[in-house]
Amino acid sequence: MRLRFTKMHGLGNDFVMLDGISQRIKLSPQKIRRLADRHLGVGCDQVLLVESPRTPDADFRYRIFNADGGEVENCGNGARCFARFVRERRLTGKHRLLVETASGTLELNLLDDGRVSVDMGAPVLEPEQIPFAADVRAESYPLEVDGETWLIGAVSMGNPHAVLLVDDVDSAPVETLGPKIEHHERFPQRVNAGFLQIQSRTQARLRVFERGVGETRACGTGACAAMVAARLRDLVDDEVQIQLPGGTLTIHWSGPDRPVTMTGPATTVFHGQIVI
Ligand SMILES: N[C@@H](CCC[C@H](N)C(=O)O)C(=O)O
Repeated sequence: MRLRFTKMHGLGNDFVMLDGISQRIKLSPQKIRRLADRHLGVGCDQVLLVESPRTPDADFRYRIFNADGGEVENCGNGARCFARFVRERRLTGKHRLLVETASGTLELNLLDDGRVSVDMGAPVLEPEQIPFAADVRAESYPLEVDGETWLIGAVSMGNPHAVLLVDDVDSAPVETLGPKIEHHERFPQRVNAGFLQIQSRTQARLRVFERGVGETRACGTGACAAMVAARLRDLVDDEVQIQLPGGTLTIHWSGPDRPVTMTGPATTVFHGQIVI
């Protein structure tokens, strides 16, 4: 199968974007791993496949796959790249898009300054819906890892996130603790692990060990989940600049049942073809 693709990134979280409308694409976990392989394929954290919508209300549908080949529910940086991709490939002329994803319909807006703003929907906090094993819903939960107890926030932005507060993200044990949290038995579908340093009520720093990938330069849903975990504990205001290793996202959330809005850039790197 010969595939045309576009390589993109959102703050260094990189994607192989596939137009599944003008080409017939049959993906398997093995093919996704090959596309994502930085030595044997194109190389990316996630593969995003654009398709036609199933309902007349939406403009498009897309599917997201992690580098390990698994399909996931949501991806914030991918959503912004998607908006730029469909405009640049002339699949649409619209600035406001409705797109179906595995976790529901998202609204995206291409701003005049080139950034993309995404209504990521309301966060899910009920443990069984995250899913996370806990008897009752709480703002934070003790999580035992190798005999040590860490305090985490548990949030779903369509996909599951654990958020830990740390004093300094630079020295946080992202590489060692991240995989243990990702595979923790209390998260039956595994989890993305965010390490959050609050700098002020409007500024924070974040590193994310992503499920199915490892640490990435940025995670959009991770930034939204971090905002929610911090806001629930009244540590930040309604709008926060979250600085990730790859750059900064603006996240807005005014409280439970309200949608989270994420605004940031999306960048095209190159176009290519691959035989897989
Ligand atoms: N990079 C993403 C999240 C991608 C999915 C995640 N690894 C998961 O398994 O849920 C983002 O920008 O949100």
